[in-house]
Amino acid sequence: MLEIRNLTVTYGLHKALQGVSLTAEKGEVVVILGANGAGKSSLLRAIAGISEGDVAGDVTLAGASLRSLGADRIVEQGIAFVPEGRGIFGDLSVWENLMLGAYPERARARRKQNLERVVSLFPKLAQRRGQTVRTMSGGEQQMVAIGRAIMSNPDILMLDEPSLGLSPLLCRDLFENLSKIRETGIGVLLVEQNAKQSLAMADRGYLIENGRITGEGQADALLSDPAVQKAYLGGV
Ligand SMILES: Nc1ncnc2c1ncn2[C@@H]1O[C@H](COP(=O)(O)OP(=O)(O)OP(=O)(O)O)[C@@H](O)[C@H]1O
Repeated sequence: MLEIRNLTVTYGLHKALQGVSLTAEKGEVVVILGANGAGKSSLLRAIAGISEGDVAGDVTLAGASLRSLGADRIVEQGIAFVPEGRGIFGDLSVWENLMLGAYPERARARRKQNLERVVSLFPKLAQRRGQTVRTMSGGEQQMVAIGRAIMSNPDILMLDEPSLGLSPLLCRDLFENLSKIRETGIGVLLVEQNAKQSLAMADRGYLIENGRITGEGQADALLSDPAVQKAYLGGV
């Protein structure tokens, strides 16, 4: 289990996150909802070890602290991160991107199994294996980014607004795929502005406002909560 306790991220005098606590388990999808600037990216970047701010609090995975580790060591412990903008190598081919994903020590012995997992999720990537990623559509690039993250053999896969810029149809595919990833035993922790579709497939959710957790619960309970509907689902 990934456990965040009392996490605070400060940029100069600005507290972007204040005392945030949450958990995510293998095999579940957890969505963090919040408006622009609520602190969602700051949270994921702090967990991934790439925060530009000062970070305080505890981050543990299966009881082992990740807090003082660098980004590479955090990947080795089993956390993969797909940042906003996807973090892929546009000048390299699909296959080269996937193989780079398998570089961590923990992933090397399982390269074949993880490649099978990626290809069964995204058959298109096998057909396009030699294509330069930069020449692909946004939805296809998103597949490469998620595929590359899966190649690192993660226990927890974190995604920062993966639906950003995708058409409604591609959003639907994306959330279906995240649901399938959960079935392979990986825990998925994502931040989203697309509350309706993400809650519809998630197991649990957290609400974040001005750097603080203001609500949490089972995804179906959040979906039917009038306050959540008003703030995040365009209801009254
Ligand atoms: N590197 C940084 N330096 C200074 N301030 C930052 C930095 N990154 C984020 N912030 C500030 O911290 C706050 C939270 O930003 P963050 O990007 O975490 O929010 P967010 O919920 O991910 O928003 P968005 O959906 O717009 O990405 C904002 O006020 C933002 O301006």
